[in-house]
Amino acid sequence: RRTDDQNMDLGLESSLWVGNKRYRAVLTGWHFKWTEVDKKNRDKKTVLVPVAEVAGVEEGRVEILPQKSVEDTDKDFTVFYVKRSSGGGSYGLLWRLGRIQFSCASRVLRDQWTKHLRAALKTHSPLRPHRLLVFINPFGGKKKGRQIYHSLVAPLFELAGISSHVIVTERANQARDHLLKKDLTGFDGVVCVGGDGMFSELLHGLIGRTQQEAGLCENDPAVALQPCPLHIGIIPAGSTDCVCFATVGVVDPVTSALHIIIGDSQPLDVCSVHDVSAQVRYSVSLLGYGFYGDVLAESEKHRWMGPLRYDYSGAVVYLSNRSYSGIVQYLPADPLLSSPRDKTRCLAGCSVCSRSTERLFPHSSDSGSLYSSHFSQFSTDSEGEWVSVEGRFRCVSLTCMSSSCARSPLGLSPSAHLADGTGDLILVWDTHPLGFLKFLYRHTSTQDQFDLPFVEVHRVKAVRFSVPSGREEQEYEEIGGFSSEIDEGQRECVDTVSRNGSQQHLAQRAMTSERKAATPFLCGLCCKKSPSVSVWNCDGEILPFTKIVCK
Ligand SMILES: Nc1ncnc2c1ncn2[C@@H]1O[C@H](COP(=O)(O)OP(=O)(O)OP(=O)(O)O)[C@@H](O)[C@H]1O
Ligand SMILES: CCCCCCCCCCCCC/C=C/[C@@H](O)[C@H](CO)NC(C)=O
Ligand SMILES: [Ca+2]
Repeated sequence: RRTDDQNMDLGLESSLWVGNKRYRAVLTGWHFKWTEVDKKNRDKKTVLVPVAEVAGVEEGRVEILPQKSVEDTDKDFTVFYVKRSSGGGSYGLLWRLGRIQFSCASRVLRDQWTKHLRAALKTHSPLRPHRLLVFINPFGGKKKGRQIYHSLVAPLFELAGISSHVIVTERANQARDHLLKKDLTGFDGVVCVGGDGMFSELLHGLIGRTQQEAGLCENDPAVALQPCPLHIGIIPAGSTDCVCFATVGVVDPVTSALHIIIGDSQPLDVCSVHDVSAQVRYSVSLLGYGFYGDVLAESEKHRWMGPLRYDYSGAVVYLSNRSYSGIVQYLPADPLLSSPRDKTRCLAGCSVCSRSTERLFPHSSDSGSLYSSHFSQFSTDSEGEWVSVEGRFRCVSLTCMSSSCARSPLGLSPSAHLADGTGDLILVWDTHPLGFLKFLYRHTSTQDQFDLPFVEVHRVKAVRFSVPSGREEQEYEEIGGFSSEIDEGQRECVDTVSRNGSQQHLAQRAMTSERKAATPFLCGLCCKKSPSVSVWNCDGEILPFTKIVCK
């Protein structure tokens, strides 16, 4: 890294005016600052902006939002920059476009300022994108994708000198197919304007394209995947926008556009989900069986409701009071590195993620071997012991990140890490309806949803799920009631663990006496027949199979 002193070639200092107030403005390469100077030459307030956070520099007195206007004066220039806002109860996370219009003593000085600022931007912000491929889903969320992009985002991209090729999708999977097949030369990144489903399309398209070009078969669980060269930007315009919320901290199109402009990036864990025969799927937020799968399946029938469909379907599915049999096997992550109950929060620059990256990718400069070293860990016997549990579950969820969103501000697993190579497996055993409601309700507050006797959370590197044999064929079964809250002592629990990833025996069932004793107060709903298998919710998409292997 070069220091400010070494960058004085990009530096500049002079008096500038804003209205009738005089400022001393200083550009030192890495920073641009301006200090108000009073009549006695005393310094007053200083504003300091890292050059990396300057969004654009324009000659004249320029406005961008809500509409572009230019007053072309030859001694003035306007600087646009990232301004952290305290609005929305998320101090520092909400970004706004700051703007300051300076007047210079002469046109020559004005030209010097614009030239130096632009040169500093080039030198100190090399990761900014110049050309982006933008996909807009016109039907995501409240169907405002087009409006959000054209009114809030496009003017910012234009200001930052980014040229965008915009595709408004006409069908599901168009964006994915485009990324898989079309020429992507010259693009520095791709952007989705939509929700988690659109992000998922881009993720599948880019991962698939990269493997195709490398001649690899991504559907083969044994294959070590190659990293993707392009980044994905998300302009939130969906219903849950969980990937945006969990990575940026807020769901706000302007904030996200500014992150894209300055070339910010955040690595993400991606979980591969293989069926025995079908195509691989990828998940970054929620891979959920049981409650979350049922909510998604129900909500697809009510898309017309927009984002409200999840609340409605959540209530319907909750009242249907279902639980499902399952066999879950998991490969625990190293408990010395982190834990899902350690109360940490993963933010940009997180030390757990940095240490994990260092450990997983020791030769990270060589990106070709980077993923090989990562994935090979799952095929070796030395990577620990698989644990297996079997029983009835309200839900089985695997989340690679916190999966926070507006409905659940701390998320499904508040201490999960964005890029540590692990996911959190949440097992919610069959329980009394009020117990399950308590679990769900705790997602909406700061109360610990894992501090319940029927809930387990494990930090894992891989998971296998299947339903006990015979269940796949059995379409309906009689609901035999439900267990009340159970604890370790109440479970018939035989835990045996064997090495080398082979099947262990662990029978873990809720006490049948408890199940019988529980009074089904939601009687009308409980007496209905219910399907014996649920579906998987993979980041908002339904998977067409129940037996999966995830890593
Ligand atoms: N033109 C289109 N017509 C129909 N479906 C589309 C179109 N473009 C994209 N899709 C599909 O719509 C699905 C949902 O879109 P999106 O994720 O943007 O919104 P959402 O479901 O409301 O939000 P969230 O995923 O955050 O809950 C995506 O899975 C995507 O494949
Ligand atoms: C009595 C109050 C009940 C409130 C229940 C709150 C539970 C909220 C948990 C939300 C988790 C969302 C995880 C995100 C999943 C996304 O991948 C997916 C696609 O957008 N969204 C959904 C809803 O499946
Ligand atoms: Ca993770």
